[in-house]
Amino acid sequence: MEIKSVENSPEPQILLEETFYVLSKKYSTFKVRLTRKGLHLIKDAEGIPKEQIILLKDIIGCQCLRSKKRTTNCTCQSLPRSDSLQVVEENSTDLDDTDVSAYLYVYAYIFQGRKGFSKKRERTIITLRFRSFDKYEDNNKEAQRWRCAIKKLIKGEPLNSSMLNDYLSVVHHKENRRLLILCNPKSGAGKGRQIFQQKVAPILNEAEIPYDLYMTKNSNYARDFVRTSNVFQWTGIIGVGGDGIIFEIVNGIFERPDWSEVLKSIPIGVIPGGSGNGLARSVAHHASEPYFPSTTLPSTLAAIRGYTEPMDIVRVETVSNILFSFLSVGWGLLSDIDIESERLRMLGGTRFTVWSVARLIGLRSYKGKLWYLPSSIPFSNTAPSLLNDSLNKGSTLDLPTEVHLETQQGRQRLDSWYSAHSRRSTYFSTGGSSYQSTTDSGLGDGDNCTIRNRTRRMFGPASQLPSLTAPLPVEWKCIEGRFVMVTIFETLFNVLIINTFLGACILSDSFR
Ligand SMILES: Nc1ncnc2c1ncn2[C@@H]1O[C@H](COP(=O)(O)OP(=O)(O)OP(=O)(O)O)[C@@H](O)[C@H]1O
Repeated sequence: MEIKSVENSPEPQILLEETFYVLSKKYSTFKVRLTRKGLHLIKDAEGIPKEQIILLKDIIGCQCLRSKKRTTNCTCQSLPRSDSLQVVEENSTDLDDTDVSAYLYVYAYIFQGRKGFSKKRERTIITLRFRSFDKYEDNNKEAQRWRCAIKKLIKGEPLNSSMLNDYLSVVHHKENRRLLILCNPKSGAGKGRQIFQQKVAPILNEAEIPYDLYMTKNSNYARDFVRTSNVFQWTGIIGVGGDGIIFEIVNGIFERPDWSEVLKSIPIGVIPGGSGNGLARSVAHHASEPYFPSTTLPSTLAAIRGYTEPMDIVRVETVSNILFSFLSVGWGLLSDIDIESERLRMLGGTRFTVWSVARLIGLRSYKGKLWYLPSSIPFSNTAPSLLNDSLNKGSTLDLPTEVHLETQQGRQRLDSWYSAHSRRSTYFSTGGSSYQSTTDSGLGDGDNCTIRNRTRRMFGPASQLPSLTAPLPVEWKCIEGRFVMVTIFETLFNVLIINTFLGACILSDSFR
């Protein structure tokens, strides 16, 4: 285990301090200190103290546990060896009555990797055994003081010595967060459920964050769930799946009259389980967290820590729909690849590569008109003057960040709009967490047809745009021709992740 050494850094205020013995080496001692910076491990190596620190920002949680009854009859070992130590929860029937110690397990995800090599986070557990008293209750009280202090520091809550000396507040310290998890079992290659079970739930348990888990049953399940539920009972909504599940959550929020309150008070998170995972990658990039090799780790840690950042969302209006989009809006080649490669879903992300090759071989172009307002012209200047009628047919847009595309010929294009997602696109239990079991339907074919077919009423910020058929101001430019694709990128925290979407460009016959 490599832990960042801070031998020469100035000492922050000590909140708690205790001396521990190393289980395997009886006479080797560690002084452990808790400060606002983290957990300091000070080893007394032949009179020369050597300090290492586990930074608070890398610690996700801690648990108080008891040792488990050993199955062997061997009584020769008075102390459990660290590698044989097995622990259980305090109320387990399997606990070892003869061991009055309380064990504090501190879970951290620390950056590892040598200089010059790509960094990755690795799980590190620090076990502190409290055994100064003869009774378990007294040892547990000590362990709980540390647990409570670490948890309060992680959450940035106020902490003072009277709080840590108040037995009841320490022992009954409870997590006040509760997450709503909406998991798409059909996302990507159909591994959403496994991803949650194997990679996300264990970390939520380590952090002791309760959650309510719902498996989506069909397309639009997450959207309708968010639209109709009392979402204020949760402190965050996490989508496990691809960009499609987040698209549903976002648009479900905009179907609520109280959308503004929801957006203000409930952050949305994404844990990648889909094919493209554009948003999860973008967020990891923005937070300088390594996305590979453990793709779910940065998002799970972010969900646990509850760090939030604002994200741009674009309102898109078509002839028959209003929707809210993030990352990008596209038309043509990329949309075709995204939608048509659904039949290769079992390949995961590779479906995009395979279908890209197929689509490039049989390259299509679509006749269309694209109006845009050059960025050099301020939006407000464009309102009064109107251009001649010949350019006005079909679309009207006032914001430079939005375009309206109108196809004149070819196949029906409405279903080619996409918004950074494919449009068809034994749980570990934390105390108090719940899991709603559901039956899965085939991808995209939900039993929710009535909801799918009804007109959705969208709320959200009022549009500053005139109706789609109203005339455009003269400053707006028009490109008319055959288009291979049009992709409009929306900035995410001012970061564009170009490789996710193969590049931001407009290709048309007239440019080639
Ligand atoms: N149980 C389900 N059965 C069928 N379809 C579902 C189910 N749950 C959700 N869906 C639909 O699956 C679509 C695709 O899901 P999602 O975006 O999570 O995965 P993906 O398409 O593999 O990933 P990405 O969008 O990142 O490429 C969603 O738009 C949603 O409507």
